Amino acid sequence: MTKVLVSDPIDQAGIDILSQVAQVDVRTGLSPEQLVACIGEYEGLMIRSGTQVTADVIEAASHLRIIGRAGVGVDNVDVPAATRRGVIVVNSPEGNTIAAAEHALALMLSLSRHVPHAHASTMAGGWDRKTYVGNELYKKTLGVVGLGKIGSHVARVARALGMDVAAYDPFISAERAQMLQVRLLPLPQLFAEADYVSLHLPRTPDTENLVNAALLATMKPTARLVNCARGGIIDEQALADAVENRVIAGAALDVYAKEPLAADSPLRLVKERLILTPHLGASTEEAQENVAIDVAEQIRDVLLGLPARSAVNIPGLTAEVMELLKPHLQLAETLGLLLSQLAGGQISELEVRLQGEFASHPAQPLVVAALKGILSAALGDSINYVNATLEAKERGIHVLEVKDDASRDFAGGSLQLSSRSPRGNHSVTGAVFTDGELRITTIDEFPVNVTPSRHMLFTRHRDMPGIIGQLGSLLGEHNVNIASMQVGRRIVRGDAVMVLSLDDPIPPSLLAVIHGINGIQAAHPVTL
Ligand SMILES: NC(=O)c1ccc[n+]([C@@H]2O[C@H](COP(=O)([O-])OP(=O)(O)OC[C@H]3O[C@@H](n4cnc5c(N)ncnc54)[C@H](O)[C@@H]3O)[C@@H](O)[C@H]2O)c1
Ligand SMILES: O=C(O)[C@H](O)COP(=O)(O)O
Repeated sequence: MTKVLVSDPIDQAGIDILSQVAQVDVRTGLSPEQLVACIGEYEGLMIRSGTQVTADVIEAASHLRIIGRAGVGVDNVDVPAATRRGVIVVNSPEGNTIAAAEHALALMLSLSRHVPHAHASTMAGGWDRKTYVGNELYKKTLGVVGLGKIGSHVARVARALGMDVAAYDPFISAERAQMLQVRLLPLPQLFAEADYVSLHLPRTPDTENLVNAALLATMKPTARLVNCARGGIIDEQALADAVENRVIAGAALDVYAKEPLAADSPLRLVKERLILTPHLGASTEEAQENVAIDVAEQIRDVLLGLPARSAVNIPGLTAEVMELLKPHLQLAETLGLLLSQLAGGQISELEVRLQGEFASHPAQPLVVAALKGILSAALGDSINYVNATLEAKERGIHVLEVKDDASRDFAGGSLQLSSRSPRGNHSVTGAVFTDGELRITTIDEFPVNVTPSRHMLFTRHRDMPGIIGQLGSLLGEHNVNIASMQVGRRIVRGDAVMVLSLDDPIPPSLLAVIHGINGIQAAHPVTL
């Protein structure tokens, strides 16, 4: 039976969904060695931020088809290693947005009113109404770094609290910022002007230690900093010093460069004006139920052979696109499979031409499907939508995408794949008819009208009497049944192609005899 490992605490709603299709083993707290030792048994793995899915784990995961991250960040997964192995990685991009945004706001309010420290002092028997005088958020400036899903929600609530909101996000349009009533500022200006700075950007090589001693020194002494995004974006020693020495008025962190936070972290030595929570941003009942359902549904679907809606390593291929373009993707894959067999391998260049109506579709998914088809002749089941692009790149296949919306060959448009290889150039074109049926419409520029079938034979020959008869008789003698036959030619008695759909595969010995027929220039048996 299909087995799924759940290696971090996941809401029961997710476990129930996985149990519909698999045996679910919940084994939290596994050491890296224990995970490597057991992962080979599983086709699915469901995690949160606690499990490190390293290249070693993926190497040992001989049956793994999907890794589901019940949350947003996949920085604890070696995604390139998963992609190389064709393992799909999915997450829940929106399930915990509100929870994380509300945690950032909770920390901002707690910092402003010294809630944790006042509480600790009161619990210890004190009644200190002087030390814990705070500040209002009203009319203060909030600087949001990263105006994505969480940053936008923080900005919206902050506006409702009467704050002036500015943001730094190099990938956000001025229109989007305007819609959120947010001023876009360069990073140095944002840090210099803000009374509060809240970080909502990913950790990347570009953002590591973005908030360092130099940047902290440009902040107002009354300013406060919140990080509910990712550890490593702030230099923790520099922050501890800045709070301790009152370079800034305070800070609150939910995430750390290394988690769990080390017992001897300099942050633990700062006793006032610093609030630390143990990565609780997504820890609400609502968010945990959302992400568990979202990700468990995707694992279930992938194990059932259906597409996932939030795959992080199949760019542009969402469940919606898959559904919308299903026959088109099937056509691209079929043409790819056909082309690779006509070309005989070693394709160095592939041109994917979307013609007429086809040009209105996104090209990337069709390119991926075509590459999957091309490579599956050589790599079989190990090639899929996840690793097709990478495998093609590693094999030196250079891909060109062309959109030609002026082409008017078929009402629904057509897709043409052309290849270059040491054995010559080939091209195939196909279309999706209104009934959803696929048609091959040209082979090496010769017009044909053929429905793809499992076993086929393509020939290049001289258009002259007797060839079709000889070929028909030969196939009959070898008990290969012809389902349909078509000839395509451009001029009478010139070069021509023949396409035969067969009920049986062509035995290799017969192929040599076919090559010997006078007038046959090439014969390619094809299996689709
Ligand atoms: N604390 C938690 O428990 C918790 C929960 C959920 C998400 N997160 C983290 O919060 C962060 C934001 O999540 P999201 O869902 O809003 O992601 P998102 O992708 O919707 O938004 C991230 C934004 O950051 C921007 N960005 C990227 N590089 C930037 C840079 N160098 N400078 C400024 N902006 C930059 C992007 O353009 C994007 O708009 C992520 O790091 C995520 O992992 C933490
Ligand atoms: O990226 C996320 O979704 C958050 O950091 C939440 O992490 P968690 O699932 O381990 O709480």
